[in-house]
Amino acid sequence: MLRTPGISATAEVQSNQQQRSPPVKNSSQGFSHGEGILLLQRSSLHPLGEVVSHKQDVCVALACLRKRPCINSHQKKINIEAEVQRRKQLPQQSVERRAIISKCYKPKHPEVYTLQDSFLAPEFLEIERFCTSPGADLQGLLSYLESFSDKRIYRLPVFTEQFCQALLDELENFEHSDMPKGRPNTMNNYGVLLSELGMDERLLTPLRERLRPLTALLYPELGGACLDSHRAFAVKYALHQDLDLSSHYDNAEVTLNVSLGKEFTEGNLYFGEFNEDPCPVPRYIEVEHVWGRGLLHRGGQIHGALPIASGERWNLIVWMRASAVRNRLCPMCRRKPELVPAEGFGDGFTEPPQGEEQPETVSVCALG
Ligand SMILES: O=C(O)CCC(=O)C(=O)O
Ligand SMILES: [Fe+2]
Repeated sequence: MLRTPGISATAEVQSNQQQRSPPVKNSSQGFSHGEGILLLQRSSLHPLGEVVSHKQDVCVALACLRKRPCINSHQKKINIEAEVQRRKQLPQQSVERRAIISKCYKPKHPEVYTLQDSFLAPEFLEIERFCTSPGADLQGLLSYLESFSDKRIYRLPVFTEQFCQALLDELENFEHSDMPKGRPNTMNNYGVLLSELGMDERLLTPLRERLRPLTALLYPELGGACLDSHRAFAVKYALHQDLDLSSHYDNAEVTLNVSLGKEFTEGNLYFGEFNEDPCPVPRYIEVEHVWGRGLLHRGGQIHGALPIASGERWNLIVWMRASAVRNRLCPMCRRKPELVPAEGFGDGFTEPPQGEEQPETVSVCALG
């Protein structure tokens, strides 16, 4: 991890160091990744170079799970029906945990639950000012950001070190409490679901809204101007706990990934191709974590995390969704979503009101 502020040379070095294969093989062999999609085998690239349809080489969209039993890298059959059932129960379990936490958990740092300008790096505020000024354009914005190759992955200062420390301390306090805990996904056993902690309304929704002028310029075709919900969580890696994260893409139009600390070595992120761009020979780049800085990338950019070698790594992940985009095509099952009602933001879909009487409902795609 880099601790020193200031633009590092990493971006340029890395952009010239694209690799044809992922940097190293991950140790984790989980098979699903929350609502994201885990790529089970890189060998699932078609011999002619086309990426095999996602329904064939990935295992998250429920309908796809049912249709195509997958074999993991140990060649064991995955119990798909059990996974489908597990997923169906997740929303209700989350609602129950949230109710208990809001009643019984006493925050150690109540102030971190409400976004304040003082949490944000001065450079972030400057970028925000630029993006909300008349005549702001992509070219101008890019001059404030570090860009990684041509993959539309950008790094920018987001939080102050002081805020990162207070947030981490809060997350650890929660972790040490006897509150019920949901985990971000089946490959991450030590992270924290921030909606359950009550951080959505006053911390993460305002953060997403303040990022919108940036994402509008960076990712217009993905609904960057209308990101209207999110799923946010913290991930934690430590020796004897989770070390790395397998290759996957996120159930998000745009993802923000901020390094919160602590001290660690290795554990870089790696990025391959965008899942909609068939590519004969995928190229990977590695990106280092920099304390307090965030990466913005397309949710569909295939990525993973290399194992840490020492210490403890925590990152804040915000999967940001644009209902206007995903209502048309579910990014997980790649079809028109079949919606079922859900709590909170659900999976970021919305249904148009069908009459004056009917309130807008937030929905999840029954297929994904
Ligand atoms: O380990 C990280 O920082 C990346 C996590 C990630 O990609 C995810 O949870 O979707
Ligand atoms: Fe991810």
